[in-house]
Amino acid sequence: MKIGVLALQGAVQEHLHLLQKLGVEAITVKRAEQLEDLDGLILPGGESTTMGKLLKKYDLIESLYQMHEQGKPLFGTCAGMILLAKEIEGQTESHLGLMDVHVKRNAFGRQIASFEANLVIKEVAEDFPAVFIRAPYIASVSPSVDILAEVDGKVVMARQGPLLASAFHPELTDDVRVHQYFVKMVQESMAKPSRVRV
Ligand SMILES: NC(=O)CC[C@H](N)C(=O)O
Repeated sequence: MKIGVLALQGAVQEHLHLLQKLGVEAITVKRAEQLEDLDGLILPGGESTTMGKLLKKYDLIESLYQMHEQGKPLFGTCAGMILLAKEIEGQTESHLGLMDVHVKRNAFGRQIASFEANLVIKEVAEDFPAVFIRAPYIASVSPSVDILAEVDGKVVMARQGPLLASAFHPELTDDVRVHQYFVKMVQESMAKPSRVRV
């Protein structure tokens, strides 16, 4: 199994570190050709507008759609979640527009721009130490999206088939459980006979 971390901008090394801690081969990815032999990809936090522009500049969008069509799991954290979303509040265009969620950027207000919360995450943890940094939240989801975690009634983690999204930064702690959940999604997708292999 090989998982990539999109390394255009943002919190990349910490994701690699946690994946390696789980014994997974993990590489940084900048070019479209590198996506081909991956089994899954993490889109890290950073600044979604900048990352969206870089996705276009480096011609990564088509290859990311291809990964998705092949059923390979994608995990967006924070800005990465914004990249995956179909709708972004106040913006007419989405970036990848793959996941049926409507997100709101910088949604927790100025005073609590950054905070930590202990989260109950469905199927993952009762007490996950989640770090939020100028975080978005998911304002609404379509019925095919499974809500995994909430803070003050706001959705902060969700899954839709092979797409996983968190508003927080699970890579900024030593806790591997969220990454372990994603690795399990990748394992399951690899075991599926329907998966198109190239
Ligand atoms: N930590 C983050 O990834 C912040 C996301 C950033 N506020 C954005 O809207 O793109």
